Parts: sequence; structure tokens; C-alpha cells
Amino acid sequence: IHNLPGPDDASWVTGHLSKMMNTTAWDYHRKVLRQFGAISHIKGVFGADEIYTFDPKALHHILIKDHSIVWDETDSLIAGLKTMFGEGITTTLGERHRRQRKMFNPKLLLNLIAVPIFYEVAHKVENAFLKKVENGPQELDVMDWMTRLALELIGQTGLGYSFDELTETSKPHRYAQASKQLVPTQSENTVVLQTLLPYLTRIGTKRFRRWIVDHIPSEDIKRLRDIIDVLHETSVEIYQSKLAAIKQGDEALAAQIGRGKDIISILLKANMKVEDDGKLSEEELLGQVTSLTFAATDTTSGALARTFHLLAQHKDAQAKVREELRNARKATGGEDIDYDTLVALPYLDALCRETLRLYPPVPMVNRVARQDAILPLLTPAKGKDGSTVTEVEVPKGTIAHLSILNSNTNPALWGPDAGEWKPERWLNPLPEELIDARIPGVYSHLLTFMGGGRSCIGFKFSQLEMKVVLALMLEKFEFSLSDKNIYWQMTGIATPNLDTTSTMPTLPLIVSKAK
Ligand code: HEM
Repeated sequence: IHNLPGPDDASWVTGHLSKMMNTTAWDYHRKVLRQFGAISHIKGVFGADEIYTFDPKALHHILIKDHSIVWDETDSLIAGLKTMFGEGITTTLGERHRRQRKMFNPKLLLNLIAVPIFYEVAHKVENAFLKKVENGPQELDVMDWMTRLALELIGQTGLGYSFDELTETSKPHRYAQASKQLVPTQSENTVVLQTLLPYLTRIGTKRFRRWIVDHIPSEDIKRLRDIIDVLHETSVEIYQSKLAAIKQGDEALAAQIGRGKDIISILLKANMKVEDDGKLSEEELLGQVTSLTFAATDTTSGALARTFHLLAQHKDAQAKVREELRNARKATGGEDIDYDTLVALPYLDALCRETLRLYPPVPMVNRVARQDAILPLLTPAKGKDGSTVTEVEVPKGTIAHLSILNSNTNPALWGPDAGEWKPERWLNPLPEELIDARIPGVYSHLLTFMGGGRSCIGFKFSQLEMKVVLALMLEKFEFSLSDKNIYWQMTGIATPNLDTTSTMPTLPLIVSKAK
């Protein structure tokens, strides 16, 4: 590791992490790519030696070949998830993860892709917007609406629960407000807190820790506590209503939203049949409700908001996709565009891929080596001693930061225009260098949804969700920039804000009826 190239501007407390994990860190990541290539040596908290990589072969080892044998979730992520989503989240971590993921079969999720429900919910937002702009263009908070929409979509299909009427006057569910703000604005303190969290969460009982949190004189911590309480209370409410319906029998379940075919009802029923040892506890089941809802909401709403924001900046692309959508609707006789046609629309598909490439909602994840490991490299690095490094020895305990952002925008693979938003690139053959690199992502040579045993289970779900929403909204409405400046913060999930420090994501755009 020490022979790898890397930046030398580390702080002795937070190493390079405060430079890499803050709301304006985009340029720092680009600089690391330009100066040091696909693998570098960085410093973590208190001088820890860590690596930063987007080398495809190294990623293949971390995500697929040695996944869960050597490479695992970091202790601070586990502690953070437990703090946010409850102790029950352990089912998606470590030993029980594989069994859990099998129960939570991605194919099961695919069966839930209920295009009619997607359309029904998206039509509600379309109608709300129609009312809002009936007397002329209006400035609307597109991020707010997309969060409500994404929450309702996972609510109805994944949880069999409705959060929001989604009319022009209805109020957002408090979960939508809370979840949007949970992705904390990362600061230098967050880096230190993340490191300390695994130790802090082991102190005393749960009750004692709660007492401490209640008495810490920090507004930020109190705000976080209140947000987490909302997520937890909502999950308990959903879980209990599902459980009660299941106990009352099939008729009561069928009367619920989702008619008992949602993923949580299926999971609860499957769990009742499991023998003692394999049974998920109530806490674990609750962890599933919270984590599924969280994983599905802010990622998708961020991706949708980013697409609308880009289309407001590229009016030619907006007009082009609108024309494609209108032609497709004409061909279906004015009905909603059916599944097969929708997924095959080339320009709509190209602009979704391009947006998710250049602006991955989750820009970076990390893993830790639980054993000593060897990482072979696709592109040899130039060692500090001048030698050519083709593989790296990684000692047990080393944290690897995996840059989704730099993998998706690496000019060596994507070409010199890798940093530009060009949907057309997907309508032409992709560069051979990219195809030969065999990026281990589940989606189109991209790492946006990661790859291997912990890849996103909702990636097909979210793409269809995006396409249904874009199809309805772009056909009817034109989106233009407002006079407000928008800054996309580089938080755990990128969010649009009015400035670099705000913790209330928002995307005001001018919406008018499209001609
Ligand atoms: C544009 C939308 C989305 C993006 C960019 C996205 C991205 C990701 C990424 C990068 C991971 C891996 C995190 C890591 O390795 O630490 C992940 C995991 C996950 N995602 Fe998504 N996601 C999206 C939508 C969804 C949706 C709609 C669902 C549910 C329906 C979902 C459910 C999950 C779950 C449950 C995991 C954890 C899987 C595991 O650990 O086995 N995601 N997602």
C-alpha cells in the first residue's frame, strides 16, 4: 500500500476523509483520478492506511471473487445502519446476509414491478401538477414531489401501504420529510463520529444510550434523533398493520393495499413457516421495512430530480424525449405506453443511463478486508519507488473506498468526453476499452447499482419507476430553470440544495404545460 501513489495533504485527525467526504468533494475526487489513476493510497482517521480505487479488476475481487470471504461492510457502516435502522438491520449484514438476500430474492421484487400501480401513482402527481399550473407556469419543488412519489411507489408495491394521497393540496407524510433529511450533511465531525460509532454503540444499554442522546446539547443530534424516531415509528405502524391482517386471514390481507402481494407480507408469511433457528426476529423484520423504504426512496427521488434538472438545462434533449414519448403514445391509441414499448424507447433509455452514469446517486461506498488480501490491477500503477505495480498486498483491517463516480467517468475507458452529459453516447457502440475492462457492475458497465453479492436489489425496479414517471411528466409538462442557484451536495446520496451547507434538499424548477 505504501508504494501506491496518493495525495499527501492529509490532516492528522481525519486523514483525507474530510476532503473526500464533504458536500463539495466532487472536485477532490476528480483530482485524485487525474493525478493518481485507478488506485491510490490515502489516509483514514488517525493515520490509518486505506486505499481508494476504481480499477475494474480490483473491484471484481472486492465485489465478486472475494466478496464476504475477505471483503465485507465496514464496522462504522454497520454501527451507522444499526443506529439509524435499529439492531434488526443485522440480517442484511455478515453471516445472515446471504440467507436474508435469498429470502429477499431480487426475482421476488421483480414480480412486484407492477406497471399499472406505477402509472396509477404517477398519474396522481401528473394531476396535481396539472392543477398547479392551470393558470400559468409555477415554481414547484421537484425534489419534494419526487420524494413523495418514490415513497408512495415503494409503499404501495413493496410494503402494501399508502403514505400519501398525492393531490395538489395533500400534505406529505412525515416519513418523506424525515427521510429526505436523513442523509446527513457530511462534515469533518461526521468522519470522526463514523469512526467512533462502532465503540459508542457498545456502551451500556439501549436505554442508557438513548438517555445520553437526549441530554447531549446539540441541535444536530436532536434533529437526527427525531428523524430516526419518525422512520422507526412508521415502520412499526406498517409492520403491525401487516401482521394483524395476516393473522386475520387471507380476506383481510387481500383488502389491504397491495392485496397481500407486497414484499413485506410475503416475507412475514414465509417467516411464520420457518423453524425457530432460521426465523427472523421482530426487530429484524422491522429492520427490513425501514431499510427497504430508505434504500428505495432517496436514491430514486435523487435520480429523478437530477434528470429533470438536467433536462431543464438541456432543452433540446427535453424536446427530443417529449417527441419520442408523444409518438409512442399515439401508436398505443392514447393509452399509457405499455411495458415493452416503454422500456424499448431508445432516447428515454439513453438519457436515463447517461444520467445514472455521470451523476450516480450514491457516489462512493466502502468495504473492509477481514483477512489479508491480494488485489490484482487491470491498469498497473506507478509505484512511488518508480516500479510498476500490478498487484497490491492489502493487510487485514484495511478499508477500501470504492469510487462509483470515478469508475463511471474514467476517461481511460469512456473516452475524453467522459465528463460530459451526452445521452447519444448510448445510441452508438460503446468504446472497446470499456467493454474489455469488464466493470463488475450489474448495470451497463456502470457501478451505479454496484455489483456482486451486495448489489442493489432494486435496480430494475427503479429504472422502470423512473421511466414511467418521466413518460407521464415530460409528455405533459415543460421543466425550466428558476432564478435560484442549485448545488448538488456530495452526501451519502447526492441531494440538490440551494447552497453547499443546507440540510433541506430542494429543487425549485419552473413547470408549465408543454406545448
Ligand atoms: C436510482 C436508484 C437506486 C440507486 C442508485 C441504488 C444504489 C444502490 C447501491 C450503490 C447499493 C449498494 C450499496 C453498498 O454496496 O454499500 C444498493 C443496495 C441496495 N439497494 Fe439500491 N439503489 C436504487 C434504488 C433501489 C430501490 C428502488 C430499491 C428497492 C426496491 C433498492 C434496494 C436496495 C437494497 C435492499 C440494497 C442492499 C442490498 C444488499 O445489501 O444485499 N435500491 N443500492
